[in-house]
Amino acid sequence: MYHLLKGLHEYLTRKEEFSVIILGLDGAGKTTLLEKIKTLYNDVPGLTPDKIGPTVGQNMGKITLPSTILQFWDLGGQRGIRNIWHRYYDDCHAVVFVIDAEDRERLVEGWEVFDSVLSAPQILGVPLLLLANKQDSPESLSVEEIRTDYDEWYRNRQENSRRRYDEDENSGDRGERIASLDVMGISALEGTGVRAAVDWLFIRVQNSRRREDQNRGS
Ligand SMILES: Nc1nc2c(ncn2[C@@H]2O[C@H](COP(=O)(O)OP(=O)(O)OP(=O)(O)O)[C@@H](O)[C@H]2O)c(=O)[nH]1
Ligand SMILES: [Mg+2]
Repeated sequence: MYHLLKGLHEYLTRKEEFSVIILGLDGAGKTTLLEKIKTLYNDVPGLTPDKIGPTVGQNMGKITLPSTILQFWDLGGQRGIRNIWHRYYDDCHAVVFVIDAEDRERLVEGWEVFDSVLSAPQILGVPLLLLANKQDSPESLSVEEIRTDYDEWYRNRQENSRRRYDEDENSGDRGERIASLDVMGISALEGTGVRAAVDWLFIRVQNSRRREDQNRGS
């Protein structure tokens, strides 16, 4: 009887675990975001910004939500470290891409890297959220401006590839994904918009195609 009740209790209180990877150029604010998420959701606060240096490798943080655990992997964004990102693609349930909305000079570089993430076949069916960070700064582009800047960059890129008679690789899933891309504004430093982003992830991982695939396989 004890085992039966214990089993029932475990079943009723079990939490499903999902992995979220946080990507973006160096300096975009990924670690600041992870630490702010920890501070907002955990009893033990995350690091304060003055304790955060460039990430060489990865940082991990977990938060507990109703019947769900979100495990965040914050990966280093420096050029030489980006080539490890793909190792996390197969097992993630959502991708967050952080853009520094204040750093106009690196937007194109950001879009190029974003585009390579977007087109990685392992994560085509995985929810992807674009975060325009540093909204606390008056210099920052707004969410609308970031969206427009990306759309313009993307149109130019398509135009150039058509001119070079490249194949149109942007059809199907990828085109759909761009059309339905969600962009949200945050300040990882101040925490503005961070809960809304976590809510988005919480809802989207439940419906993720990868989760359905896993459940079918198990
Ligand atoms: N104004 C402002 N600055 C921010 C914000 N988020 C991060 N920063 C600053 O941006 C700089 C880089 O932040 P990090 O969190 O280390 O950036 P990262 O994306 O983790 O960088 P890598 O680890 O090198 O990939 C730091 O000086 C942060 O304090 C924000 O929301 N607003
Ligand atoms: Mg970092």
